Amino acid sequence: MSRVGVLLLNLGGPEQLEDVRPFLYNLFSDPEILRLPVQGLQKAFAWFISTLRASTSQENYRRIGGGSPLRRITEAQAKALQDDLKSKGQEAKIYIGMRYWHPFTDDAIANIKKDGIEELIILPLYPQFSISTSGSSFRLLEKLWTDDPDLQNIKYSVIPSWYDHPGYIASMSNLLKEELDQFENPDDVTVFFSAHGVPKSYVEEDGDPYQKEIESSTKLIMQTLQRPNPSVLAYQSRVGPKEWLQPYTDEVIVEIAEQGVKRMVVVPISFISEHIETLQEIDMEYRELALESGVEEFRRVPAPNIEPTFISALSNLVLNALAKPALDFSQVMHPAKQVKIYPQEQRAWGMTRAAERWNGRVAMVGFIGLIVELVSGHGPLHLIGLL
Ligand SMILES: C=CC1=C(C)c2cc3[nH]c(cc4nc(cc5[nH]c(cc1n2)c(C)c5CCC(=O)O)C(CCC(=O)O)=C4C)c(C)c3C=C
Ligand SMILES: [Fe+2]
Ligand SMILES: [Fe+2]
Repeated sequence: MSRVGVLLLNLGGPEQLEDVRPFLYNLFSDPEILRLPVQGLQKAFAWFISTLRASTSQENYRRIGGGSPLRRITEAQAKALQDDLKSKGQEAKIYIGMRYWHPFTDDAIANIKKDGIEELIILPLYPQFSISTSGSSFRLLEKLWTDDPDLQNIKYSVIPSWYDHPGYIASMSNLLKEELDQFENPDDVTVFFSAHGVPKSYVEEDGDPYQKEIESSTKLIMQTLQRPNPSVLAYQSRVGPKEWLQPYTDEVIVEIAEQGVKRMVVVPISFISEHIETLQEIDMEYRELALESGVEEFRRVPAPNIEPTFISALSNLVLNALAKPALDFSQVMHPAKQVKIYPQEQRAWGMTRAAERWNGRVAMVGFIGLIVELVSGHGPLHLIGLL
């Protein structure tokens, strides 16, 4: 029997307040997250935005205890998945590869090599595919595979997305049912699906299947729930001046409250672990907004974390992938055929003379802007919504 490994992919999160700025720098350095019209300025913009956004973001992390719980929860999921696979007769070692913070994806790959893994299943901890999440991690892995001859010996298979997996849908609808049953009249409650947003251009111009997959998940959850509750879907966590997927969560909360909704339960649909967007944005910001707008009872469905049906769904995904023909990066990065993955690796980031010169100039402009913005509390980034 070959030595099997499972690589879990996630975004990563700062573990303490000092990590926030470098974490944001890594995030905005990724052209899959921040798409700039001009080549060569990515690092300078990442430095500029991360420096300016750090204090607001730190304040949010401070409100949830001083750091993201994402690493701790992902480690618990890894352990639970290993045990569940074992109980189904499959020995496997589980690795965690985060995109923007520790444990980083390339460290996970180094451990996979060191442990002599022969067969690897790559499982993104995002049920729905987006260019900005799974797509970004797949592109990074594809580059690691292209650059490292040792990796050619590992037989790998990628799970592109699992938004319609029956075990995931069952787990989400059970968690929703349990939360609805906390209300006095469960059938009167509005079910509010809130998904992490992405810029609208990702879906409309670049063919990101994210919105379709989110919509399918919500429909399947409601069908499985078999309750008469009204439901809505909206998108949260918008960053920057561009239009993101609509409608926006904060606007819909106010609208439904004006229409007379008094009881609502929020389902954080694109998140499978508690993190800043559930603990701070939904539990604090949106709760406050809803109550101010006239909603009387506001509850949230917990993220699945290590809920047994959910972990069992993950292990079934792994077992199916082991049994089926392998899928490689080129097959999963273009699921909707026209999906465009930003050609980051074809660019000489910061390596050309011109790019270095422009990086320096932009950093200088950024530095002056930073001083003005920090002193006055006003500036272009507050204006366009990046801070
Ligand atoms: C399905 C999940 C996610 C999508 C899609 C996504 C897209 C996306 N995110 C940003 C900007 C930020 N994301 C941040 C943190 C963050 N985002 C996700 C998930 C998705 N992002 C997670 C799991 C986390 C980590 C949370 C934690 O607990 O630490 C942040 C940092 C936090 C903050 O300052 O608000 C930013 C910024 C963009 C621009 C984007 C699509 C292009
Ligand atoms: Fe995000
Ligand atoms: Fe946010």
